[in-house]
Amino acid sequence: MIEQLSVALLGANGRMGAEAVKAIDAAADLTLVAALGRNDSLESLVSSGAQIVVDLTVPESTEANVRFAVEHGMHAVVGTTGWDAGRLARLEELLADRPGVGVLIAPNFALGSVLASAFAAKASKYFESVEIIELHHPDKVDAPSGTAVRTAQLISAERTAAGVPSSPDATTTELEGARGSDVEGVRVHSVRLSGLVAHQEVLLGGPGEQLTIRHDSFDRASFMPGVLLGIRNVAAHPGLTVGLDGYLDLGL
Ligand SMILES: NC(=O)C1=CN([C@@H]2O[C@H](COP(=O)(O)OP(=O)(O)OC[C@H]3O[C@@H](n4cnc5c(N)ncnc54)[C@H](O)[C@@H]3O)[C@@H](O)[C@H]2O)C=CC1
Ligand SMILES: O=C(O)C1=N[C@H](C(=O)O)C[C@H](O)C1
Repeated sequence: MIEQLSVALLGANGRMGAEAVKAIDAAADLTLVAALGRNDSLESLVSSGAQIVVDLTVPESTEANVRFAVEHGMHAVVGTTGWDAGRLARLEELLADRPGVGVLIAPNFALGSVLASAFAAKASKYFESVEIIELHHPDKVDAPSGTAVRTAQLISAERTAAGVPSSPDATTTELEGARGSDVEGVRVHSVRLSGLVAHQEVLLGGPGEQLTIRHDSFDRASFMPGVLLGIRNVAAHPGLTVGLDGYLDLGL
């Protein structure tokens, strides 16, 4: 008899949610006890007996959803974007009162993407210049992507710790937006194009050379091994974990 984990899914009718329903249903150790859409009450999570709540909703809903889960002693695995520093700080404060509860905020569940961001961060201190191009489907509501923000933060931390100066840039006149957005000192450019799913390039430049670290999600199936890994591990990681790399042994 395989021990079962009871899982509730928020955003079950969305692009990611529909894929996650299939992945959870196909997992022998997971039971989907609730699948909620936009107009469903969070109260039904309590009666469902869910141990773990997976949030794949929209940036404006995710904080309240996760708060509800934590306040009711449920672990949360969160793929939704929009977790800025203020939201993370409020969540950490809440978790301090719930010592056994774990929350994973995963900007990207694709293992290749997590690796690409980690490799890019490690490489970034060896290059003068670094910029990020993220490319997504045109139905995406937020820009830049959560993955690009996270990658820029990892890069910025590595470069700051190594004392690497800002990327050189002589721009003095600029049509607004032409140089992308500045995320912790790293320029991020967002492309929205029909036919795409989720893609990112980190461009690293030095005298006479360029290294490009690119990851492509061609299908949302790419995110599912990471979603399942998050569900299976979140209870063993109490407190807040940002990034699926927190559950992996990247050895970097
Ligand atoms: N971490 C990762 O690997 C990935 C993260 N994402 C992120 O996940 C989120 C969802 O992406 P998509 O599925 O493409 O969006 P989507 O718009 O297709 O789906 C979101 C769904 O959530 C529903 N919803 C909104 N508020 C809700 C609430 N309070 N309770 C329950 N359902 C609610 C909407 O009605 C919609 O059906 C976005 O923030 C996206 O950036 C997307 C792909 C991968
Ligand atoms: O909206 C999407 O599609 C995606 N959102 C996440 C992000 O903003 O990084 C993850 C992935 O890029 C797909």
